[in-house]
Amino acid sequence: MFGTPRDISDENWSIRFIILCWLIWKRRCSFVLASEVRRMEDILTSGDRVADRLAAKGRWLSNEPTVFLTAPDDVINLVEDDKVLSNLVRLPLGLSKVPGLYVQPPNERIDKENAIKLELPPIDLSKLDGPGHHEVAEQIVRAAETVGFFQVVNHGVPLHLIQSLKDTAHKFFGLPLERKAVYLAPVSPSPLVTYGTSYLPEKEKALGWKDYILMQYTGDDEALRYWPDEINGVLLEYMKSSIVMVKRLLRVLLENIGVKSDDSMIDVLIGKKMVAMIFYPICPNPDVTIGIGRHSDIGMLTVLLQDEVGGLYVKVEKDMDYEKKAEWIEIPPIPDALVINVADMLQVLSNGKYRSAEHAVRNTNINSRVSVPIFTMPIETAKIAPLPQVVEKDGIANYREFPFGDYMNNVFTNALDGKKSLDFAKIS
Ligand SMILES: O=C(O)CCC(=O)C(=O)O
Ligand SMILES: [Fe+2]
Repeated sequence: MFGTPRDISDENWSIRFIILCWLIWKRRCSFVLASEVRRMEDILTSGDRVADRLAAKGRWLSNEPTVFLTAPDDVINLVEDDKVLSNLVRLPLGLSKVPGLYVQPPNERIDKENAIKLELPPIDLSKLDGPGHHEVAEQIVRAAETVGFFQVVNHGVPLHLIQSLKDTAHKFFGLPLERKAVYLAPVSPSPLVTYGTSYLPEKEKALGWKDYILMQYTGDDEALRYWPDEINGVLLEYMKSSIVMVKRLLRVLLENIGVKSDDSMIDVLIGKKMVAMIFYPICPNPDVTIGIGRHSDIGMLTVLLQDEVGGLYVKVEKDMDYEKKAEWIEIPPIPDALVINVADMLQVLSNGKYRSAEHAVRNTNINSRVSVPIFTMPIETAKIAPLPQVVEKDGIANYREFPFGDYMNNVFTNALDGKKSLDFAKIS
């Protein structure tokens, strides 16, 4: 009635079976942990240059080394001998308040209530080579002389590339921290690639609420070797087709100031290129932070791909039509368009005719945002001064002559401060 009598050896087997299962499970756990550890160890010891540099500096994310990542206040700091070398925003999931390091003084914030949207239609570059050339050239010139920013469509940069770049940027910034942290300036395998939060954290009053990876272009081979594998292919393709457009725009702008440019002149003027991918995480307190503080770009023309979130603002200057109406002009996202802005060197070459506008980016608490600027600039040894054709017409040079490399060094050793960068070149 009670079934087969209980066999003591059966019980033994079930106990053994349970122990065996437990052992397998435990072993599996330790295997998982070991593989995690091995992944860290790989980073440190695999013999590639990134690993060497990290290993030489200490164990990352460990407690003892001289260089390690700490996470007070949800900010990841790369620390050496108690000195913060670099830092980045940890994806602030669940963060309810921004850390104090990111709180901007009130005068550095963007007053969104005091801003207007720039409702100008984008410029259609497909008409530039046809009968509409004059009209389109005029639109480009007018924009460069007034706001210093404009948007272009039918620009020749493949749209699938633009979409793929936005996806790639989101994917890259979504990677585990250790995959990105290897590019932090103090340990990056190459000076051509740097990852961080603010360009000069030690000089800025407060950090920007963003992460960026900045890559210098010195040739395809080096880009493929040093730029992160996850992004180098699509970025290179995007950069190359954007440069074709930049050359067309530059020719129009130079021609308008009486300068006939040839390929060799253009090659000097935009011989240096930098590409950045920027990630602005969702921000719990967007009213007190800023993505990028007020600045102007240093080179000739910048091509900016912004996603659909928006947040790019240009400062209204005294002589602008908008002066009485607003302090900031918002450059709204337009599907498939690219944003172009005049940078400092073009302002100098044109003796101030083209405006390198002060701009900044705000954060939001709704969406994260990505943008991909390409900065075109002269080669470092190029001597920059207002072009003689313009000086002759104006009767005066508003800027002195300097090697572009000196200008760049000056910018990269000072905190962002609106258009102060141009003081370096101004003749007062
Ligand atoms: O993200 C943006 O919209 C602008 C970025 C920018 O101004 C810069 O990197 O210089
Ligand atoms: Fe900029």
